[in-house]
Amino acid sequence: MPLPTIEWEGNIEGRVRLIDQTLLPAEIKYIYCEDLKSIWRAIKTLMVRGAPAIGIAAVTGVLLGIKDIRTDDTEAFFKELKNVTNYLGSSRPTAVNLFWGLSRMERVAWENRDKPVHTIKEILLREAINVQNEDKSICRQIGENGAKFIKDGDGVLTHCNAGGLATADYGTALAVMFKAKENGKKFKVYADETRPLLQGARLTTWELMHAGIDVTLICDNMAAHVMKLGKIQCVIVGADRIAANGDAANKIGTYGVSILAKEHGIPFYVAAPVSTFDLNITSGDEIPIEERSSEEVTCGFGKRTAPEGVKVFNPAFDVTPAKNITAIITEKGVIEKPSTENVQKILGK
Ligand SMILES: CSC[C@H]1O[C@H](OP(=O)(O)O)[C@H](O)[C@@H]1O
Repeated sequence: MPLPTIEWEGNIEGRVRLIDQTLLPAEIKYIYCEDLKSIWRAIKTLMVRGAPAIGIAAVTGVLLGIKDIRTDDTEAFFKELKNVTNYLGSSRPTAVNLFWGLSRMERVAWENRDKPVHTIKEILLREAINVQNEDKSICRQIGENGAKFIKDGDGVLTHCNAGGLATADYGTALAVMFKAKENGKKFKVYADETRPLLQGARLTTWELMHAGIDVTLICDNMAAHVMKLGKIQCVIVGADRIAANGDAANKIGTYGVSILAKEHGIPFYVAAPVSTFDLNITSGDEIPIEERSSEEVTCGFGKRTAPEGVKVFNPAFDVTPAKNITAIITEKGVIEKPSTENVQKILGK
């Protein structure tokens, strides 16, 4: 049974329990966030990370924020709620699931604005738990819909971590692999280490080894050679925000992998829930790309690997154009040859 990545614990006065992913793979440690600042920091520092998991951090973060709203005045409550969602929304800009979760809580609260504040709080508690539970079934459905793309004997390359640690518990890209294994498929996974924060080396290999799936760690700059050696038959990655035309933002380096896959005639799949689509933007050009600290590159995990004061550019994501994506695997179905029209065909249902 996969470990729960992040979940609400208790009643409306409860707290968030989450695995501190910055300590993996050396240590599995659950930490508790009991106030807004601590969940904001957990998102910012990638203690909790991955678009769907950030969506759960958003909805449970709202619960932490409203715990301290001690008014029975509805107008004052909604003013405070807006402050809570604005604050949580300032943690990281790219994964749309953060904003999707915050909007969902605001919508549900507003739909119940005629009720007493204490009732609205209870309704929001149930909504946050719904989001957690929905994610578990959505990820399993993604696995069901995507498992057919992994054939017996395949080499599968993945980038970053789109596993259970990036969701409530089961993953998106890795859900496809978990399901293919469950269906008896024999395949090998090649995991890019994924600099600078090494989600692939630290998290993906850890998850796949625990699941008994054959995984080989490679440096990011080895992907082309591994493909040229004929070891890869498909690429499966996650996503953080997908535009209406199918352009997909994912961890930095994904765009390059898509170009390599195209060059070698290898199918490139994105696995993501519908909540990762941002239909308010027409193309990937509009996706905000998070830039992170230079220390992540020059002092990764405490070891200085570049001169003090060197200039650093550290974008945490890039955008893969829809034309490089063979299909997007969602819980509602598979979007072959992603385009505005084909996205709408699946999401419009
Ligand atoms: C299933 S979404 C996982 C997605 O999120 C990761 O980014 P980060 O580790 O910075 O949160 C990466 O882009 C993964 O593909």
